[in-house]
Amino acid sequence: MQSDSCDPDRPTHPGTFPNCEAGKSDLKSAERSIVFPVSVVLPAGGTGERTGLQTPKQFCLFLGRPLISYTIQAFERVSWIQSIVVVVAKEYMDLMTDIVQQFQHTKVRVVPGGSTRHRSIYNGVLALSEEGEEGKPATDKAKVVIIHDAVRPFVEEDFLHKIAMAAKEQGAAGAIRPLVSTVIATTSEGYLDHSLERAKYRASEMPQGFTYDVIHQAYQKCSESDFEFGTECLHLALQYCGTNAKLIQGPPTLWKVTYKRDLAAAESIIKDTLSRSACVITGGSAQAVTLADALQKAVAALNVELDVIPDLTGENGAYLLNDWNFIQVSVNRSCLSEVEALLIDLEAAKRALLHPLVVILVLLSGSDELSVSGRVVEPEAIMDLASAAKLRNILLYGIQLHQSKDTQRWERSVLRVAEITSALIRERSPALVGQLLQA
Ligand SMILES: Nc1ccn([C@@H]2O[C@H](COP(=O)(O)OP(=O)(O)OP(=O)(O)O)[C@@H](O)[C@H]2O)c(=O)n1
Ligand SMILES: O=P(O)(O)OC[C@@H](O)[C@@H](O)[C@@H](O)CO
Repeated sequence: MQSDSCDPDRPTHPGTFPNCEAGKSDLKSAERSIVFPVSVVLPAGGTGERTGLQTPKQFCLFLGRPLISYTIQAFERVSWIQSIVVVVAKEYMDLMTDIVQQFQHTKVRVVPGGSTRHRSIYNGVLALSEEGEEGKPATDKAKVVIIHDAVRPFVEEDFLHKIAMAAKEQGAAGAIRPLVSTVIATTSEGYLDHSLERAKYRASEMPQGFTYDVIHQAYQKCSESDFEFGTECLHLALQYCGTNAKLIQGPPTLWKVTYKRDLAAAESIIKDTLSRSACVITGGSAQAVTLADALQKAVAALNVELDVIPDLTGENGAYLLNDWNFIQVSVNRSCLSEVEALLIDLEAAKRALLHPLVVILVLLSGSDELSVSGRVVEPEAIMDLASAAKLRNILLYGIQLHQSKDTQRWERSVLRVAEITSALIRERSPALVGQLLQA
């Protein structure tokens, strides 16, 4: 696993942007240069047969949230995208509406799909037409339409910007990736007819972008056979509008969830991107700072970024707003008041709306005799607090350790805390919620 989050091939979580200077995009210039209305059509009307599951893959849950909500979030966070049309099968319209409401998606409209992907996309494009966006002044009508399979959740703003700009200039633009396997043609008897020179071909991916007029006209002119058997919007633009799409190589993160294994891969990527950062709240205690410093060294090898803060006042309040997890260190105190205050702040910031948030209470007893009694706080109290927090999608775990005077023992304890916290943050296991683990 690459450890460098600056690695362009390392997928980012939908809705966040790589936090690395080297690869950091100049978002300001991106926002500045998009001066035309851009809308999105997310075809999500399929049944996902190739996963072998009853539930269409776009509605499969990842950390309690449907895959399509991650894709919508990836587009919603892009300020220059004005509207998103999600196209779902008629029987899933109510479910999709519920998802939009539950996860407070704002720019989304839901329309019924068709029997094929092209028919669904066309329904989405029509929903953007003048009659579809009633009440909007002509200048607000989409000038560029981005089409993106709803089951490709890992799409980044920078690449969307490239596709939108190229579509505005060329009329059409599409993402491509190098072929991994060679393409061959077979005879009707199932033998090799010929193979294509792989270097001359690319895989067509998503997102794709079109000026509204091009994609609308292409679908108005295309044939029933295109609607029934076609798989490529870029082809329709060329065939029916004479518009030759600009092809732009995209990152590997543009892959489409197609088979069951892809669901496992998507879940792993989502968990990985939600588990990269935590902040340790020390309450200003010197012992807690000692533990936090030791933790920072220990978790670095586990690919977790750890910030250490005394509390969440002033500028530190910003930690409540992003994808941070929390380690609250409580020293020699049996009260849970600090973590209760943290839970209230997190609920007020609606931080756990889109994915479960991890809060780990580390109970540090400063003396061996205290640990002999074995209890800094009643485990039942933590379980009660954790049960209430879980209802708000916040996963509260407890770890107890004491600051042994024996250096080796202390170092072993710190390493165990680092390993436990990394595992809890990454796996977010409901089974361990409210448990008081021993380090
Ligand atoms: N009638 C259809 C068929 C597909 N799609 C959407 O087009 C995207 C890419 O299609 P694909 O991966 O083939 O999805 P499914 O058709 O659901 O998959 P399968 O072929 O395995 O059934 C998906 O978001 C899918 O929901 C759609 O909107 N309407
Ligand atoms: O729906 P399917 O799984 O057949 O494939 C969809 C892909 O063909 C399509 O998303 C890209 O090739 C770009 O057109």
